[in-house]
Amino acid sequence: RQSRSKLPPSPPWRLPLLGHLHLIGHLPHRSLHNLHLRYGHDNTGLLLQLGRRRTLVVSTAAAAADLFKNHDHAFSSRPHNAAAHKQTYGSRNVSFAPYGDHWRQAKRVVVVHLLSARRVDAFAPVRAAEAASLVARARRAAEAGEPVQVKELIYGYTNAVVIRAAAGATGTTAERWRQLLAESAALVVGFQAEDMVPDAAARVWRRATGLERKFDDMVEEWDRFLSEIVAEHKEKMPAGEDDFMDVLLRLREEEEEGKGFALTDDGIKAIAKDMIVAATETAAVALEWAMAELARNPRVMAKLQGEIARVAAGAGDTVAEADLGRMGYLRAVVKEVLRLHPPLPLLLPRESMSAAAVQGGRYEIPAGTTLLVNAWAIGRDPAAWDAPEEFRPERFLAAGGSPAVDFRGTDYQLIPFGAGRRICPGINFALPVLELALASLLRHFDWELPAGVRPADMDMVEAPGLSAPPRVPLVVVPKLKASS
Ligand code: HEM
Repeated sequence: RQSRSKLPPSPPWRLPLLGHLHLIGHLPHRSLHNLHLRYGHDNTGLLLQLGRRRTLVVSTAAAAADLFKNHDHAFSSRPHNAAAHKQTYGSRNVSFAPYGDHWRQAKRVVVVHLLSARRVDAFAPVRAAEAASLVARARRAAEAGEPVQVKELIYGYTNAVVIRAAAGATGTTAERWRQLLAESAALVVGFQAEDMVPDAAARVWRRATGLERKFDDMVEEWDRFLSEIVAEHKEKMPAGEDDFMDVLLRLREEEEEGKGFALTDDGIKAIAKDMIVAATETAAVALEWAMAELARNPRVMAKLQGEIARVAAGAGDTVAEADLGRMGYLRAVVKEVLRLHPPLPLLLPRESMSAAAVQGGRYEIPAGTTLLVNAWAIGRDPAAWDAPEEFRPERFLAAGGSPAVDFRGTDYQLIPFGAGRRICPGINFALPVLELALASLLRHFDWELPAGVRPADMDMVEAPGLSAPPRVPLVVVPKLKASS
C-alpha cells in the first residue's frame, strides 16, 4: 500500500508469480546491470520483484555509498534460504546467519580467533609448502611442453591451503573434502524454488524433482565427515600450530569454564565448513581470472615479472612472503582483477530488518526487502572509473601522494569483499594466498596462450553460479624462464 512515488524505479513487464524473474538470464549480474542501465536510478538502484522476493539492486558506487554509510544496520540480515539453512546446521554458521546474537558472537569468534593477523601469519609455512607444490606441478607441465588447465592447477593449491588451515587435513581426507565441495556447489546454482514460492510449496517441488533427497544425502555426508574430523581433533592434542578446529574446540573448553562463546558440536562443524566453503572457491576464482587477464595483457605480465624478479632476487625457489609487501604492482594487479571480476559478483544477498529512507528520504525501502549489491557493475561504473573496461593496474598506484583506492569496505567503488557489518572477515587470509601464488607462478614461468589463440579471442564471460569463474576454463602453456 506504500505510495509508489516513494519506491525506487522498477522495470515494466511484471508477471504474476514470477514478477521480473523472466527478465533475468543465466548470468544475473549481467542481466541486472542491463536492467539498471535501462530503468535504474544511479543514486539508488532498481526495485525488482524476483519471484516472491522484493529486491533492491544497487549497481553504482554512489548508491552503494549511501546504503553502506547510512543504512548498513537496516540491511544487515540475510534472506532465509531453506537449502542453505539445512546445509549450515540451521544457519549456525556466519555467512548465512540472520542478524542477531548468534551471528554477532560467531563473527567475533571468526574475526578474533580464526582470522586474526597472528593466526594468518602462523599459517605461512602451510602457504609456502603449498606454493612450492604448485610451482612443482607447473614445472612438470612446462618440462613436458603441455598446456595446463589453470582451474585444476589452482584449485589443488587453494583447497590444500584452506583445508590444512581449517582442519589440518591432507591426503585422502583433503581429497574427500574436495569432492564434497564440488558436489555441493553443483546443487545450488541459480535461483532456487524457495525464491519463487513459499517454503512449503518449494519443499513439495523439491521432493517431486528428487532434489530434496539429493540435498538430504549431501547434508548427511557432510555431517558424517565433519563429525569424524571433530572426533579426531578431540582425541589428539595438536602437535605444532593450531588449525581452526583446534581453536574452536579450545574455545568450547574455555566456555565450560565460563570464559568463552557457547559452541556445540554442530556450531563448530558449521563454522569450520563455512570457512572452507567461503575461502576455497573465491580464492580459486580470483586466481583463475588473474591468470586470464595476465595472459591477455602481456605488457602487464612483463611489468609484474620485472617487479617480482627485482624484489625476490636471490631468494630461494619460492617467493618469501615477507617480500610480498614490497610488491606494489602485484597488489595493484590483484585489485584490478577483483574490480573487473569479483568472485561473488552480487556479493551475498542481504535483507532489510526495518524500513529505510534512502537518498536523504527520496525513496523508502520497506522492511523485508532483499538487497543485491552488484559489485561486478560497480567495478564498471563510468562515474567512478576512467575507461572501466580496460585492464590497467596502474590506476591503483597512488599518484601524487593521494591514497590508492582499497578494497576494505570504505571505497565504495571497489567492494569485492562487501562492506559494513557483513563485510568478509577473510581479506587478510585471502591476500597472501592470492599474492603468493601469483608471485610464485610468474617468477618461474612465462604463461602463453596455446598456439592459434589470440588475446582478442579469449572468452571473458563468467560461468553461472554464486561464484563466477570464466565460463571457458582457462588453458595456458607454462614456459620455464631462463633464470629458473
Ligand atoms: C578472494 C577471496 C574472497 C572474496 C572475494 C570474498 C568475498 C566475500 C563477500 C562478497 C562476502 C559477503 C559480504 C557482504 O555481505 O557484504 C563474504 C563474506 C564472508 N566471507 Fe569472504 N571472500 C573471500 C575469501 C574469504 C576467506 C579466505 C574467508 C575465510 C577464511 C572468508 C569468509 C567469509 C565469511 C565467514 C563471510 C560471511 C560474513 C558475514 O556474513 O558476516 N572469505 N566474502
